Amino acid sequence: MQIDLIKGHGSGNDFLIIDEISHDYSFTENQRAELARLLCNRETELGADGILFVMKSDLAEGRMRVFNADGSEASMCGNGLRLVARTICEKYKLETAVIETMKADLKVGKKVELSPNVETYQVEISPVLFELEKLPLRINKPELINEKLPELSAEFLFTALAVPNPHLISLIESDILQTDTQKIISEKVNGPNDLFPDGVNVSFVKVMNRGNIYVRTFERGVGFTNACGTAMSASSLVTCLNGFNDFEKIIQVYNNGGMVQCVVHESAGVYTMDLIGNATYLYEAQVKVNLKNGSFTLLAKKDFQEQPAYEKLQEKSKEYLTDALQV
Ligand SMILES: N[C@H](CCC[C@H](N)C(=O)O)C(=O)O
Repeated sequence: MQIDLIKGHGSGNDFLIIDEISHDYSFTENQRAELARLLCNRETELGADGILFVMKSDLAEGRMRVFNADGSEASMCGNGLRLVARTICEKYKLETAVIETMKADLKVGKKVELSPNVETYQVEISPVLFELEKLPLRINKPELINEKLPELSAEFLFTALAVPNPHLISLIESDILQTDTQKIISEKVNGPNDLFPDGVNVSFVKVMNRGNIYVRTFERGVGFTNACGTAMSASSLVTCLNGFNDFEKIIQVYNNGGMVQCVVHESAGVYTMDLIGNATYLYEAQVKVNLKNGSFTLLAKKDFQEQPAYEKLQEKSKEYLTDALQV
């Protein structure tokens, strides 16, 4: 099968965008997973953290399905949703839209550029759920907010929440980031384990100062990524709950891919987040895929020339990070 795609990224979390609205592709469920495993493989000419399938919706201007690089489907993807928001807004010449996702129809919109010539979008992150069966996390408690998980660590406090994909978050000091603690814990809960039968995205968060945090995430179905949008949003909420940040105020969230902004809203005990960040296109490509023998040929590839502008934003973010984290 021949597939046209765009490779893009949100804060360095990169995806292959397959637009099923403009093309009459008809993928089976198995083919979607196989395409993710094949095309996201970083030993090929493509490679990515996942695939975003952009589809028609009966409920909204468009629909996003997200598949991790290991072929597993996730209910949500914050960085990916910004890329889908751009795809839909540009397709229908809209400033705002609603995108159907597995568990919610989410508001998206084009925003003032974070940095010159950096396409910037805002996406809604919702619902936010603390009930442990929503992750699921199999322990004998209804919630886990700033508590120990002795099976994972004798010292760290964790918060578990679904936004709605599952996240396990710990606020840590910088020196922990220099150790392989996060890797060990993440591989444990994303392999065969009794705590998280479906796996979980694991984030270590450093509060740099009020209004500025750093988040590093080991993503379920991928591994360490430059950034994870839902994780950065969930982490922002956790820092607000701990009094390190303010609800309704912009939080600068730094990560290994650059920086995004997050605003945490609370109304009558219900939380939602707005995630604002780049939606950068890297190149468009055409591939000829043979799923029977698990191979593909790159037929064409053309750069969008947007990355240099993004790298200026990334450079600014790195300066701040280096200073704040002493990394
Ligand atoms: N790995 C995640 C899906 C992608 C989320 C991430 N890339 C984001 O930007 O939110 C999961 O399995 O729940």
